[in-house]
Amino acid sequence: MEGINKENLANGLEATGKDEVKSPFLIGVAGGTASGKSTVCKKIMEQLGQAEMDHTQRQVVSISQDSFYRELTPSEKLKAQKGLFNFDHPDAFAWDFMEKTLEQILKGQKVEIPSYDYRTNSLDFENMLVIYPADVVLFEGILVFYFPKIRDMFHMKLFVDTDSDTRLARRVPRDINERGRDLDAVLTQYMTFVKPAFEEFCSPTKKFADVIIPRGADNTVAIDLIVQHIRDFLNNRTCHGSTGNMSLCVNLDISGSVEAGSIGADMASGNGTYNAIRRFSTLCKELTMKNNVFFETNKNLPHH
Ligand SMILES: Nc1ncnc2c1ncn2[C@@H]1O[C@H](COP(=O)(O)OP(=O)(O)O)[C@@H](O)[C@H]1O
Ligand SMILES: Nc1ccn([C@@H]2O[C@H](COP(=O)(O)O)[C@@H](O)[C@H]2O)c(=O)n1
Repeated sequence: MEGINKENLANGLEATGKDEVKSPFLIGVAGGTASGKSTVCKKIMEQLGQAEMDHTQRQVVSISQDSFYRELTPSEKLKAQKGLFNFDHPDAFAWDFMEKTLEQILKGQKVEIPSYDYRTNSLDFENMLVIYPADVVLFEGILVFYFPKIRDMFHMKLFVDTDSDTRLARRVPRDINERGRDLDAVLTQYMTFVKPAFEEFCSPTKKFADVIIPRGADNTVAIDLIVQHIRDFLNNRTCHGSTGNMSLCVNLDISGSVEAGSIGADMASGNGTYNAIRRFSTLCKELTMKNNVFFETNKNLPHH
C-alpha cells in the first residue's frame, strides 16, 4: 500500500500532500456462522451511542463481509437455488474488491458497497450502502482473517467463539425466518458445506485473533472492555489528534502492572499507538478477573 503503513494508520494520519486525512482504526471480527459477530458489533455500536446516530455522523461503523460475495454465474445461481453452492468457501468471495474497499476505507475515503440479498443469493446494487469516513471501522465475517493481505490490514482482530451446537440452533430459525430457507435446505447446506468449511477455513483463523470472545454477545464483560478501549481511542483522537493512546495507560493501571507500564513506554519511546494497542490486547488476554474469565488466552500468539 503506497504511502500507508500500520504506524501512520494507527496514529490516525495519512499524509496526502498538504491535507491530513484521518485513517480509521480497523477491527476485524471473525467467527463461525451465527456465532454472534453482527450482534457483537451491534452491541458495541449501541454502547457507544452510535446505533441511533445518523449514519453520516457516526464515529464507529460496522461492515459485513456479505457485501463482498462475488456475483454468481448463471449455472452457479441455479446451484445456489437448490442449496448446492458453497457460500462458505473462500472462492465465494470477491477478494480483490474487498481489498480495494478496505484500502479506500483506510485512506479515509467514503465508499459504496452493495447490500446482500440472501433470498436471491445475490448482491443488491439497487440498495448500495454508503460507508462514510469514521474513526473506527468494524469489519465482520466468517473469513475476514483468511487471506493474509486482508488479515494484515486489521489493527485489532477479534474472534467470536460460540460452540457449534449453539450456532446451528441459532442458524436454523434465522435462515428460515430471515433468509427465506426451509428446514431441509438449511440442514443439508449445513452438513454439506457450512460445517466442513468452518473446520477447514474459518476455525484455523482463530489463531490469528488478538482477542477471543467466548459466548459472543453474552460475554458482556469482554464487550464492555472492548467498548472502553474504543472509547479511549476516540477520546484520545478528539483530545490529542494523532498523539496516541495515553488514556490506555490510565485505564489499564491495574495494580502497577509491568505490562500496563510498558504501554506507556511504547508511547514515550515513540513506538506509537500500534504497539500500545498490541500490548493492550495482550494484556487483556492475560487479565483474568476473579471468578470471571472473559478472555481466552490465545496460545498461538507471538510475543510482542
Ligand atoms: N447471545 C445471543 N443469544 C441469543 N441469540 C443470539 C445471541 N447472539 C446472536 N443471536 C441470534 O443468533 C442469530 C445469529 O446471530 P448473528 O449476530 O447474526 O451471528 P453472525 O453475524 O455471526 O452470523 C441471530 O438471529 C441473532 O439474533
Ligand atoms: N447466499 C448465501 C450467502 C451466504 N450464506 C451463508 O451465510 C453464512 C455467513 O453469514 P453469517 O451471518 O452466518 O456469518 C455462511 O455460512 C453461508 O453459508 C447463505 O446461506 N446463502
